[in-house]
Amino acid sequence: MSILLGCIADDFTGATDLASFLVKSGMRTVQLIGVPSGAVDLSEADAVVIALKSRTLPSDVAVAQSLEALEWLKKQHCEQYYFKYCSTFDSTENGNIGPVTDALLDNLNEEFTIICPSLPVNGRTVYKGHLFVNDSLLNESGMQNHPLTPMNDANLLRVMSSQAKGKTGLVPFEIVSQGAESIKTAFHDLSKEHRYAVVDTVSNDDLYTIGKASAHLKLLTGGSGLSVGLAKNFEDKGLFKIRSNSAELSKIEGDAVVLSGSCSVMTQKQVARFQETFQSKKIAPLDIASGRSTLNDFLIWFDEHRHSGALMFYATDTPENIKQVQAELGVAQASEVVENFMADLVAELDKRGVTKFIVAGGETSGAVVKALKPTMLKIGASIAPGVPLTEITGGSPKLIALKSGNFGDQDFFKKALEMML
Ligand SMILES: Nc1ncnc2c1ncn2[C@@H]1O[C@H](COP(=O)(O)OP(=O)(O)OP(=O)(O)O)[C@@H](O)[C@H]1O
Ligand SMILES: O=C(O)[C@@H](O)C(=O)CO
Repeated sequence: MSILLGCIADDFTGATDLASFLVKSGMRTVQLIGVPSGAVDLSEADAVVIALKSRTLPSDVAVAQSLEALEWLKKQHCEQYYFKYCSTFDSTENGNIGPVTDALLDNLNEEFTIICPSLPVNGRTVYKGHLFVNDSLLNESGMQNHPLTPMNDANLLRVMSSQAKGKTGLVPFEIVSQGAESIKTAFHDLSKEHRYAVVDTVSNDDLYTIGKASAHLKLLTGGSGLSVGLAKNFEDKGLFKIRSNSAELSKIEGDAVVLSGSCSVMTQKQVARFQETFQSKKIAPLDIASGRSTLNDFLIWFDEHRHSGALMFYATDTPENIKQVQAELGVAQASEVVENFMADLVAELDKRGVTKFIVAGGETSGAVVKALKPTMLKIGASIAPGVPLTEITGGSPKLIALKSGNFGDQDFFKKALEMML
């Protein structure tokens, strides 16, 4: 039997976010780290999510990786395909969401898709084509200060038009509120002259209505939110292989660490809250780049403190400090220094028997996952909306939580630790 939904996610936290919502919706979901080289048992899976780390890559590289993932998914005969990007539409100045969407459409011989980043449960909504984060427009939400993908325009029609080759239209809230048939008609009308439709979405219910209206589209694009509507379509048709809501994860002994490379507004609060109770060590990019601070210093600190409880390593900093670091090292180099250091540190912590990793930030998660080299993640219970507890299976088992920058509340790290006990 074929796979119902074949997904390509442009970063690792985004992939677990999507997998978490699919699993919660009752779909057995396999999350793969990159395109697998060997055989994968999908006999019980309804959905597959391939996690890429393509969000900040140049368009041609992101397109090539996404097409490779699509080709693999096509071999599994998926009913629908999903391109998952960030609910805050994170893209660089030469954003690749448009080019990747175009390439996926072309490859599938399709001419129309929708743009639906909304995730109302986490405060992301779209109204009149403008993306909001809670009560603020995207470009006033803190996302304008993102180290790699600063978002300076909340108008998704304009952002998409600047990236993609076709025309972008809008299905406004007035139509969305009329129900699935009206939305479907709007898609049909728009598709005569447009290649993509941004769809206003202000509530969780809208995701189901939009999902229903999109059941006939081969390719969908968006955040994790829309997936609940797509899952419902399959469930209503009785297509799930085995209904289940989350996998039981193993109980695993061993130390826990928090690794935070996200500089989002929420992560800054989470880091500060964690520091009230637990010990932490800062990763200062300029000190690492100059050699003033070495991996060995961090390992000595870890060995000295590991018996005091969970520990945190963080590069998280304020927008002002990050700008200063980027001015000295360059934007790409600053991130590379932090990410490479995190990866090296994690590889050593793994050797020292750390078995529980709580990671904040999509790019940072990519670096950590690269060091731990899993091929597949088992998706467990949700710690916060869009952040499941996961287990790296095969080899020596580990628990890992990959948190998107702005997800979770202030106590997220503590909650994740408690769920790992
Ligand atoms: N002090 C710092 N100076 C410069 N760059 C930093 C610093 N701390 C972290 N970074 C870099 O900022 C980037 C943060 O991106 P990351 O994707 O990890 O977080 P995020 O964007 O908040 O999360 P998400 O993508 O899940 O929303 C990383 O590349 C990280 O290496
Ligand atoms: O959609 C989101 O906000 C997240 O899954 C994400 O992609 C953050 O990197």
